[in-house]
Amino acid sequence: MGESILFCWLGMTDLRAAAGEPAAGLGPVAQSLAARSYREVVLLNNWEKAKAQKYIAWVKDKATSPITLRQVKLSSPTNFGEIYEAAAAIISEKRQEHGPDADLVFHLSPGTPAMAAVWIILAKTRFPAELIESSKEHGVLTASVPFDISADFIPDLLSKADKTLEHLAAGLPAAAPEFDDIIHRSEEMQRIILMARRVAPHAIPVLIEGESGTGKELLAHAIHNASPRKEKPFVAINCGAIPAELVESELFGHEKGAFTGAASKRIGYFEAAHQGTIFLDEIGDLPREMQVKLLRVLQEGEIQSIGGTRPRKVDVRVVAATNKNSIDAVANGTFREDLFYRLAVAVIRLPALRGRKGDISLLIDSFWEQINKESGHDAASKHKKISAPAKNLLLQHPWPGNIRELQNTLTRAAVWSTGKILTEKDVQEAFLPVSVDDKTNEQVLNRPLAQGINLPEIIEMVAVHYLERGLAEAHGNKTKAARMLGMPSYQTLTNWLKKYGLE
Ligand SMILES: Nc1ncnc2c1ncn2[C@@H]1O[C@H](COP(=O)(O)OP(=O)(O)OP(=O)(O)O)[C@@H](O)[C@H]1O
Repeated sequence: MGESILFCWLGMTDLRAAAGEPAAGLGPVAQSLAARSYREVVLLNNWEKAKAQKYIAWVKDKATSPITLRQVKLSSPTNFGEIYEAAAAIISEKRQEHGPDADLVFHLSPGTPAMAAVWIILAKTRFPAELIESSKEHGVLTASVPFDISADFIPDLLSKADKTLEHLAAGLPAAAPEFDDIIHRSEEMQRIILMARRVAPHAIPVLIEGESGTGKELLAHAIHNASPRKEKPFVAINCGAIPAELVESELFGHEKGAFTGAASKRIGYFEAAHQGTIFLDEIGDLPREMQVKLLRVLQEGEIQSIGGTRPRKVDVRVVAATNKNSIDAVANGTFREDLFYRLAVAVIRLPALRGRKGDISLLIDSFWEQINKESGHDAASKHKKISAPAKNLLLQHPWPGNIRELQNTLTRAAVWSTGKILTEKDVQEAFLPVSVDDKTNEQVLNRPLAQGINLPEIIEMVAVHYLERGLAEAHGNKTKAARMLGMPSYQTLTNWLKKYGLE
């Protein structure tokens, strides 16, 4: 008897072979059983049970290996989520039964292409296995699949050893607990955290660029915690949220009676952050005259409060952040070039969540675990799981609001869902309706006509936006994307893509 365990789906050609159709030959399953013997053959079946039993009766005398039939209920034989869940559960069970060292073999030929794709994913990630394929012409062969699969599917532990090596190679200590709160797995984020760890101990200014909700403040805080200033204050200010007339007094303080309403002396944020770190979020929104004053602080290490007679020395490390491209702001004159170069001694660009391969999955799991932990006392919500289709929906979402939006969506879903499992529908309901915010509304519908508008340009903007989203959400499947976008066929979609230069 062979040593390995073979897993395969029962396919249409196998049933036709059992029905005696000459064109089907033996069918892929029987062909592989005739070629080799296995410790066990696990046959996954999504057909009616009677059909499968008839097949077993037929194949029994062609095989020397014991066959176990596993009935699986799929809503469709192409539903990746369900196929993945069913196959992974059965493999885990069999590994427990035979021990973790049992050799696994997955048969790619029987069943739908989705089933074959899932075998490849499983073999390349959670359950390393030999992949085989069979054909009438070439018999049974080991399939060579020479690529690795995106980190999205790779379990947490897989890259741990590499990380330790990377840290050693970079001359860094193996652990950096200050950065532990930054949940990540993607290579982009690993690189960014290495950069942040390198700049953290030095008092140099750091400029963090990234869309809203990408974790700029979290990173700034970690840089502070990993610096020698960690015992001193970390003061975070959103420059865009302070009314222009108050910025100076908020940042640098004022003396008693310096202006109407200044009933008492007030120290500014810079003084409050003395010997620590100040985080200036939305730095691009700082009024021009304040930019000059900030430049002076950076050059001379001194602040002058409103109404104060003498400048005061402050020792503050500045970490600034912007969600706009600061080079553009410098080029169009809204941001002083000299200040930019003072702030941008080290520049860290945080990618949008949709560009971080692997992070979304990890963030979902981690936020979900946190939400479950905090969700009161009833055991049902503490152990609530996310179904595979619900997780897929979350993974496909474009997350325009980045990590903050992901966090909020999961919290809403947890509050509204009533069952033991978070379903696709729960997630759908937790997505906020795509709101056309006032700014977008203004850009699209309420542009002033007095100076003239460019209607084709506006239509192009809307078309490109939805075409890109449609394709992304349909994973490049044009028929599906066309349906989502209300087009009669994929050819129509192709014409639109060509028209807007997206083909
Ligand atoms: N990698 C991450 N791991 C865990 N939580 C994260 C991560 N990145 C961001 N968060 C969380 O997401 C939320 C938004 O992050 P943060 O406030 O740092 O973003 P930001 O880029 O500064 O946003 P804004 O520009 O709107 O101020 C916070 O609750 C933060 O704790």
